[in-house]
Order: sequence, then structure tokens, then C-alpha cells
Amino acid sequence: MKTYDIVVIGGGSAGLTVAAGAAQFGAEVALIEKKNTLGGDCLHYGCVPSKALIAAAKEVHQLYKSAKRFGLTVHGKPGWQTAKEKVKEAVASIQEHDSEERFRGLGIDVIFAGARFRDNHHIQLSSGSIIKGKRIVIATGSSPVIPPIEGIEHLKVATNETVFDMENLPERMVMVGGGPVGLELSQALSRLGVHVTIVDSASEILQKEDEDISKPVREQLKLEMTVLTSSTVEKVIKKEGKTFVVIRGEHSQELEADTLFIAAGRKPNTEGLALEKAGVEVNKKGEIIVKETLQTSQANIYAAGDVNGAFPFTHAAGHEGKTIVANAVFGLKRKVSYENVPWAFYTDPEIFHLGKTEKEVRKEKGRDYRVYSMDCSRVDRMIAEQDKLSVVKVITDKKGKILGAHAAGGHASDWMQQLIYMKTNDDSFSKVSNSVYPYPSRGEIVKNAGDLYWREKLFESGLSKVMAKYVSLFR
Ligand SMILES: Cc1cc2nc3c(=O)[nH]c(=O)nc-3n(C[C@H](O)[C@H](O)[C@H](O)COP(=O)(O)OP(=O)(O)OC[C@H]3O[C@@H](n4cnc5c(N)ncnc54)[C@H](O)[C@@H]3O)c2cc1C
Ligand SMILES: NC(=O)c1ccc[n+]([C@@H]2O[C@H](COP(=O)([O-])OP(=O)(O)OC[C@H]3O[C@@H](n4cnc5c(N)ncnc54)[C@H](O)[C@@H]3O)[C@@H](O)[C@H]2O)c1
Repeated sequence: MKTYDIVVIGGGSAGLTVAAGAAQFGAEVALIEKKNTLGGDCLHYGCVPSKALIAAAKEVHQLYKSAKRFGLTVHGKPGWQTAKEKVKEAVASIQEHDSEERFRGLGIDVIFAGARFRDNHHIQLSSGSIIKGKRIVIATGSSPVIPPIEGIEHLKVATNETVFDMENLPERMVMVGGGPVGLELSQALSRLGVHVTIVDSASEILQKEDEDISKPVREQLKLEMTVLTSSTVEKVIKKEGKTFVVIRGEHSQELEADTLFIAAGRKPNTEGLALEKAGVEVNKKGEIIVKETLQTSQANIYAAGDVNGAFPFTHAAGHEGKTIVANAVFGLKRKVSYENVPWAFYTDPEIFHLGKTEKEVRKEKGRDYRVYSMDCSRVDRMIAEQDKLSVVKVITDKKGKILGAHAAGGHASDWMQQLIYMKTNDDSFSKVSNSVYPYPSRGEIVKNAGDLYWREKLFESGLSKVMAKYVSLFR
């Protein structure tokens, strides 16, 4: 039986970060992956294929928009096979970075097998052999939750795991769930010609955002698809040879459809791991309970990525992975923090979210905070590109410390990046105004918000009146 310094279970974003980091620091590492390829959900069923599909759909959308504007006529339907090829190309290119050879080249033993705990140090592989880990990292990810829906077998069911391989595009699709998976993929599929209805049990989509950020995105999405909130899919029925989805709640109705896409949230992949044999505890949702050091209830076992449910994004899985390398390889007690970890939803317009929302800050601090909001009406690049939606909002404390930074708009995930750096380094928002932005760039919207900070300071100090008087004399 071979003993490793670190055994990593799961070859996705979290597991690959830990395995590569630990091996580069000289640890003997085994990486176990139950599928026959590395990369996990992000590469095969998540971030990468969805962004490639979004890009393909955007091309089609832009084509129709431009044709209309220039008085041209477009014939035919967008080809699903072409869109699928684009997705496959993107996955194949990125797969090279996550190749088995690359990880073997780092000295890692890559083992393609299912893993199961025998105790808190021993792992039974589906091949039959047993390996020992001084430290073990669980990075097994998550899977889509499929809510019970009577008669679901009457129509095609898609999830993020099957959509990119669909033979043909559906004609009429009901999307169960208007979270990021539901919204991003609904918009892409709608732009490729699918008639989409989103059904969400929540009273509104994008509830984690402040209203001024979510509203422009919601309004755009509602132009491209139907969104039924406070509603759920109860069952699927057949009537006169047609299939209907029965929706209950605020928008009760029977809706004809040929495909049901399920994007109703995620469940952690812990089934079959025999966590009880290792003494690893889970919460009510089945997520592995971790301390801030990412140690589980067993000090030598760590959990990273979607399986701990803390911040289910690829970049957060990488962030957690680095923390685990520091703690498991060097014996440190570094604590993970999500305070400066953003997220972006790649709808069109995009959503960018960093730190606290105004709703959250108000709850915590009452009125003891400042908000600097700016729309695109004075950003020449956005005006030139006929962008009428983009908006940015920065929330600070009285001294200018950034508590939250949020935006909606095309490419918002790019033009908001300066604020991630500033917040991470505790820089005052006042400093944005000192930066010179290239003209005309979209990022000027952030600079304009920064200028508001000084305008307010000047006004508060009464200096503006003195200055006005001085300037009038000067003239
Ligand atoms: C449609 C979609 C779009 C997304 N888009 C984005 C995005 O744009 N940006 C972003 O940041 N996040 C995005 N996400 C979220 C992102 O994909 C996940 O947060 C990320 O993949 C989590 O990484 P992970 O390593 O925890 O899990 P995974 O990447 O799922 O990796 C887990 C691995 O463990 C393996 N495994 C499971 N059980 C076992 C076992 N018993 N033995 C051995 N191996 C096992 C699995 O086969 C898998 O390869 C998206 C998700 C979806 C569904
Ligand atoms: N751009 C990105 O970074 C990106 C994109 C996609 C996914 N993700 C990650 O993947 C995770 C999962 O996303 P998701 O959208 O699958 O889950 P989610 O939990 O974020 O959203 C699920 C939605 O489904 C609704 N819902 C749940 N059960 C329902 C039911 N029975 N009927 C109707 N509606 C129901 C919920 O109200 C919710 O709005 C996200 O938390 C995010 O971290 C990130």
C-alpha cells in the first residue's frame, strides 16, 4: 500500500489547484478522479461550455440586431451543430491545460477511479487497491438537484450535464430555476431560437443583488424570454398528443413544451464517499462542514470547492485550494476569507458583485455609509456604442473604505476589476479619481463614480462656495 503526503479526491477546479500546488512544493501527491478526464464541471459542463455557448449565441443575436438596423434580411435558422462545435473546440483547447500528462509531469500520481473512505487515512479505490494519505482533500464538486416532478418522463429533460450534447435544439423549453445557470443558458438558448419560459419559486430573479443593479438585467432578460416567478413546475401531462408543463403558483398555467431544463440548484457530491467511516461531518444540505482553515471535523482531512457549499464558483475553488496548500503542506493555520472574492454572471448585460450590497450594509450600519452610483449617460464610449443600461455602484464607509462594488452592463466583469484590487488592498475609493483612464473606455464609468466622492467631499466641506467666489473674482 502506497502512502502519500496528500491524497486529493476530485480532479476539478479545487482538486487540480491543490494537487499542482502541493506537488510543486515537493509533496508526494495522488489525484483521484472518477471520470476518465480531468477538469471537472467547470471545464466539461459549466463555465467553459456555457461561456462558449453564450458567445456563439451573442454572435447570432448581434447579427439579427445589426440586420434589422441596417435594413437587411436574414434567412434561415442558426445552426445548433455549429454552436456545439464552438463549444467543443473551447473545451478541447482548455483541456490541454488540465491534461493528465501535465499533472503527471508535475510528479503527481493521477489515478482514474472512484474513491471511498475506509477510515480517516485510507482510501479504497474502485479498482480494488487501497492508498494511504497523511492528509486528504475532498474536492468532489456538486451536481444538479432534480426536484420531484410527476410525469417528467413525458418530455426531454436537460441539465448542464446534457445540454451541450443535445442532438437538436428544443422548440419550446421550460427552464426550472432562474439562478445563474438558468439565466445564462436560457438567454443563450433563446438567442439561438428556442422559445424559453423560466419558472422560479422565488418572488424575483437576481434577489441577491440590489434593485438598481438587478433591474436593468431583469428588464433585458424579460425582453428575450418569459419569466414566471413565485411559481413551480408541479407535473407534466399529455393531452391530445401534446405535452404540457403544469405550473402552479402566482402564474398557474399549462404550458406546451418539448423540453424541461432543470437548473434548480446544486447538491454536493458526497454520495458513495463513505464519509461516516472517516468521521467527516456534513450539514443538513449534505455539504461538508469546514472550519476557516478548510479542515473538516477530522483535522487531517480538508474540503474545497462546491462540496463545502461556501462559495460555489471556480475562482473561489482555486482560492480555497491555495489556502489548503498552505495549511496541508506547510502546516499553517491560514484562514480562508471570501470578503474580497467577486462573482460575475455572464448574462447580457453582465452582473458584477463584490463584497456587500447596499441592503446588507444598511442592515449592519443603519445610515452610516456612502453610496456612489453612476450610469452610462456620461461615458462617451458607452454612448458611442448605444449602451443605455450600464450602471455602477460603490458602497463605502465614511472614510472611503470600499464595502461593496456592484455593476450591471456589457463587459462589467472586465471594467470593474480595479475595484477588486483596491478592496483587497484596503485602498480608499478616493484614489480612483487619481487614475487616468484611456479615452474613450468603458472603465470611465468607474472613474466618474470616483469623481463623485470628491464632489461630495468638496460640497460637505463648504469649500465649493469659497472656490466659486474665488473663481468669480478671478474672472
Ligand atoms: C452551467 C454552469 C456554469 C458555471 N459557470 C461558472 C462561471 O462562469 N464562473 C464560475 O466561477 N463558476 C461557474 N460555475 C460553477 C463552477 O463550475 C463550480 O463552482 C466549480 O466547477 C467547482 O469546482 P470543484 O472542483 O468544486 O468541483 P468540480 O469541478 O465539479 O470537480 C469535482 C470532480 O470530482 C470528481 N468526483 C466526484 N466524486 C468523486 C469520487 N467519489 N471519486 C473521485 N472523483 C470524484 C468529479 O468527477 C469531478 O471531476 C458554473 C457551474 C455551472 C453548472
Ligand atoms: N457566472 C457564474 O459564475 C456562474 C454561472 C452559473 C452557475 N454558477 C454557480 O453555480 C451555482 C448553481 O447555480 P444554479 O443556478 O444551478 O443554482 P442557484 O441555487 O443559484 O439557483 C437556483 C434557482 O432555482 C430556483 N428553484 C429551486 N427549486 C425550484 C423549483 N422546484 N421550482 C422552481 N424554481 C426553483 C431557486 O429559487 C433559484 O433561483 C451558483 O450558485 C453559482 O455559484 C456560477
